[in-house]
Amino acid sequence: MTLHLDDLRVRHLGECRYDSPFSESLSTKQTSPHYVAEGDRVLLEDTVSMLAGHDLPAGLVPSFEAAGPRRKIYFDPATVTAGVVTCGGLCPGLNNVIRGLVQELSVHYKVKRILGFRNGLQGLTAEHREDTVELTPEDVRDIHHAGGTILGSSRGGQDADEMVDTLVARGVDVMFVIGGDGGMRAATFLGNAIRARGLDIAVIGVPKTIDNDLPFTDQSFGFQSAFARATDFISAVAVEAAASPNGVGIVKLMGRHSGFIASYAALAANAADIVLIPEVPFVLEGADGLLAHVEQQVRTKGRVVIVLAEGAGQEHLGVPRHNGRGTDASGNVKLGNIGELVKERITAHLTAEGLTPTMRYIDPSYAVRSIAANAYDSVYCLRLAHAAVHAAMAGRTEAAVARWRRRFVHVPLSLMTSRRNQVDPDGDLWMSVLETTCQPARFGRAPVREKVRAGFC
Ligand SMILES: Nc1ncnc2c1ncn2[C@@H]1O[C@H](COP(=O)(O)OP(=O)(O)OP(=O)(O)O)[C@@H](O)[C@H]1O
Ligand SMILES: O=P(O)(O)OC[C@H]1O[C@](O)(CO)[C@@H](O)[C@@H]1O
Ligand SMILES: [Mg+2]
Repeated sequence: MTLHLDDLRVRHLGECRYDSPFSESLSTKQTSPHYVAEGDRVLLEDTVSMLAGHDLPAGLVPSFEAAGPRRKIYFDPATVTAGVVTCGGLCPGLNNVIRGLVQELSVHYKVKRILGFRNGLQGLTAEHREDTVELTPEDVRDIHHAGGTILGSSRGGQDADEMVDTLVARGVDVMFVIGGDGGMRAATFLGNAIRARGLDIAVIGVPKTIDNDLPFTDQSFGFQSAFARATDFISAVAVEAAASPNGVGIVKLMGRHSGFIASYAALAANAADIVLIPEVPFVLEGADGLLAHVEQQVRTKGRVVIVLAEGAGQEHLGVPRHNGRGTDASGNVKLGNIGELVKERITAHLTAEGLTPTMRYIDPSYAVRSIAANAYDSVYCLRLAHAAVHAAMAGRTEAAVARWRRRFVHVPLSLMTSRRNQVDPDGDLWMSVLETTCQPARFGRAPVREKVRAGFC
């Protein structure tokens, strides 16, 4: 995919005619290392060679619109009704984003009516559209101390036109969709349906996923909190494995298609001997397979610690072994349980070799994603929420707010779902994992998966 400047332009609902509550404080602001002025743009790429590769004048190289307050805004805040929904799996920081949206809308823009739709996009169906909660700064004052989402969430498909009917029926002018890849896809369809009807409703996405698998965002919110929590479980099995004869510690973490949590948690704990992720296939049997390496670790060190992502090694799971396949209500493929399979195979292998293991297996998946945001994510969520409100009030639509190369930017929704962010087996993150674990670059000659696209062209 080659991206051009026009691919990165965000849709505007129209001319901004109202003074923003921030217009005075913005009048003297200029771009600096710590601020991007409205009208300036943030480069898509950040190396000299990538920029030179375009062979274009600076103003035409691919870049994102900077997020942040504008001096003039599109909507008259006095007449605005805002809507908020959270969808998909839980993620630390959902409540922080809700709180940030409500505070910014109410306190600075003086928006009087903010509706929270309940239980994900289900809340936008005809059946549930009246079941909303009014959100005020007082209601959300303490919600950021808790994990989960006060609005509830769900999976499952909804008709875009029915959701637009709901927005019209409830008088919503600006709609905030907090969701993962599915949520961003749903927001895209919602935006398309709104545009097809010629309605004046802004749709702004706030990308959320503990898997960190969304593109065009440095890291998604909640990811840091999630992998920090996962670290505790790795440390626990490492202690257990070290204290037991032929100790084997296994921690299975979330990560359907992307092994970011497994990789970062393993690096943070610095106690894993092996990390298995979906992006790097592995072979179990043979002299250079996983089982032989596990055996060698147990023989030489007396223990081994393995961190694996749930999506790793799916090629080893036949149907219907370990849960089978099929899809969930949102169409996401249900994964087989690679953790159980690896546990069984290691137990059988070591026992056959006369090294009967002491197995310590933990699957802390929901314990990792249901926690409250840590301090870093709390700041990040708040700033994303502010950016989302500024974008919507300035009439941006069919866009997500994201942090890109440490700057907050507007990303067209269509781009947020155009590709999946994955660990690049040739990139420096995976190199750090290999350096830390000392595991071989590959276990056996597993078929090389389609190369992860690290660039944009
Ligand atoms: N292609 C699509 N078209 C319309 N709606 C979709 C589409 N994909 C997903 N959705 C809807 O978006 C919502 C969220 O999707 P999903 O359950 O996949 O979670 P998500 O937002 O991807 O979050 P995560 O995967 O991080 O938990 C669901 O209600 C789902 O029905
Ligand atoms: O059990 P649930 O709610 O379907 O969620 C599981 C999935 O959600 C995620 O946490 C993404 O939100 C994935 O890592 C995981 O596979
Ligand atoms: Mg998803």
